[in-house]
Amino acid sequence: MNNLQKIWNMMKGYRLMYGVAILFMGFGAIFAYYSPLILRATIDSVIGTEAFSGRREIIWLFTALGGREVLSQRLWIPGILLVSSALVQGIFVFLSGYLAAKASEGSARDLRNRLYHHLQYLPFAYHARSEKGDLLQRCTSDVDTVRKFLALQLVQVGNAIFLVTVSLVVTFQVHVELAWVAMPIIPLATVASILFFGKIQSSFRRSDEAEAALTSMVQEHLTGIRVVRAFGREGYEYGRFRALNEDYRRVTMRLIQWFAAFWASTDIMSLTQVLAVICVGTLWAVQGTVTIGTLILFVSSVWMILWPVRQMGRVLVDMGKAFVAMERIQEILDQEPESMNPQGIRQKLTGAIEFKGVSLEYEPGSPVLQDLNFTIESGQTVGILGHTGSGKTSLVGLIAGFYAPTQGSISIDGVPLQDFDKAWLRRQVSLVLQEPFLYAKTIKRNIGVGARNISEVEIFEAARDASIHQSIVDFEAGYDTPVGERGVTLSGGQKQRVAIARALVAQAPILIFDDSLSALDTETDRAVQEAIRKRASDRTVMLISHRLSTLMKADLVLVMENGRLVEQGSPAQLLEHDGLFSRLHALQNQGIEV
Ligand SMILES: Nc1ncnc2c1ncn2[C@@H]1O[C@H](COP(=O)(O)OP(=O)(O)OP(=O)(O)O)[C@@H](O)[C@H]1O
Repeated sequence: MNNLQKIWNMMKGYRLMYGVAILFMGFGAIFAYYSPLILRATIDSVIGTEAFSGRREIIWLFTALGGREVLSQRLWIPGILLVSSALVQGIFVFLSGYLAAKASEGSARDLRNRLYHHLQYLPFAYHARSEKGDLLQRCTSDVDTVRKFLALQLVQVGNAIFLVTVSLVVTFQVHVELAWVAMPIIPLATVASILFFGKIQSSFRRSDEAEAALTSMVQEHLTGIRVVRAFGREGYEYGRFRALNEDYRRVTMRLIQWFAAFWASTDIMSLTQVLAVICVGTLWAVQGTVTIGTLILFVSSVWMILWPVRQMGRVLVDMGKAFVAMERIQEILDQEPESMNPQGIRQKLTGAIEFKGVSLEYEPGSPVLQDLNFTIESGQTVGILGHTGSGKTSLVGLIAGFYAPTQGSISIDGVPLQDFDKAWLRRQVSLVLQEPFLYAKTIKRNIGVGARNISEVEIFEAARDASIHQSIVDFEAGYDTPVGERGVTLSGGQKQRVAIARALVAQAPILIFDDSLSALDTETDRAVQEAIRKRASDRTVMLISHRLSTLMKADLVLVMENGRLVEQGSPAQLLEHDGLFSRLHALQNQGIEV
């Protein structure tokens, strides 16, 4: 699909409106020419003594209005004609601009909707490897570049084509020789524009990439500001920013230099053209082969086409920018969305999970999980223990269907995971992430976000079970307190407890806590676990944890090492072996925190 086709697709639903906008631009161009034609007829044939000549409609109009005898006595009539043609031209230009803006705004809104919808359904793997700042730029400023091109520039192409066509028709009809003198600017400026456009395309892309790199860096820096400050990395980060900023300046400066050269050279070209018409036209006027009215018509004509033809360069440059932006947008739209299997199974689950020979590779050839085999019965509490990077998060991510295993099979209640309706499956798994994410909404809405038709009482109870109720009611606005940038700043442990309450409220048969209790102090941890056990007695609970007290209460403990399941069994069984679990037990019994 070429770029114009992509833009054409984007304009679905607005093409007719846009076509009418270009048509009105054409009418505007035609009426733009009536003013110099009326002026020429007035100077040569009303004030002067030449016979009416040139466009038939002008001859007809002047004759119908009484011809030379009448009009020379009433010069205000050609005056009104002049003003009227300028007025009609203005109305067409206004309508054209209005319709083009309406069509482009509508197309841009639809494109943004489509992009956002598409992004929501792209696989986790895509989101994990893409830079957020870059995605943000594609969804906002790239869409805006295309919008501006449609609203302001593309209609200019129509304007230039209509103006040049009308000017060729009119000038060649009025004076062929002078028309040959006046017109070289059209091919010259067009060729200069095309060469320039070809040259500038790659510079625009580099400038966009440099801007995206800068945005990504600022976003990353602001997100991780605590780490930056804690490790005294301000100087290093500032250095990185300066380097990227300098790169952006350098690339943009090169672009500006190209622009300056283009405008300057086409300026010289244009003025030379006007000078040629004035010199040759004046000479021929002195010799009597060109009338004063014709000379005025030609000079106005050159001025009239100069601007749109020179603008062609700008239009083509903006077209280059819009094409680059459209390509970057299309790169997102071309990504295959995750298959959600909406026709898949939606059965009530009890939470029995089975892994058979499961392996996972994020990057081909680098296994993160290898040959995992285990069975979890419904209602069991499962502890997962393992060194950092051993694959615990990856394992629970597989259960929520974030990634598909590279080998082996996973089933819940005997149904292979891939046979479920994926959206439905995810609602059966409540996951509390290691780093909980809260929306910039009220605490109440944050807790109720995963549940449908939830009552306030249920939200309060879940918050009580997550040991956060008291802290919430202590806030001035209680549960209606907004969190995030414009609300209160919650501590890490408070955030986690809100996320735990959210998971508890969701009533899913499988509850997964990815190291999310470890930020709580031992006492709160114990209280929360007690509440979970009480609430979730019939649910399967998976707890990634390094706390022995948590693991000791599990029915089953899975011990991971380098992506492999090296031990599994009840805590009592594991204590009989000399493995990671019993070593942890020994260390924590000696009071050493691991
Ligand atoms: N989206 C991803 N793409 C590529 N590699 C990944 C991705 N997520 C995790 N990994 C890699 O997979 C390995 C296992 O990571 P995982 O987060 O599952 O371990 P973990 O045991 O949960 O670690 P931790 O206890 O530190 O949270 C790591 O080497 C990590 O770099």
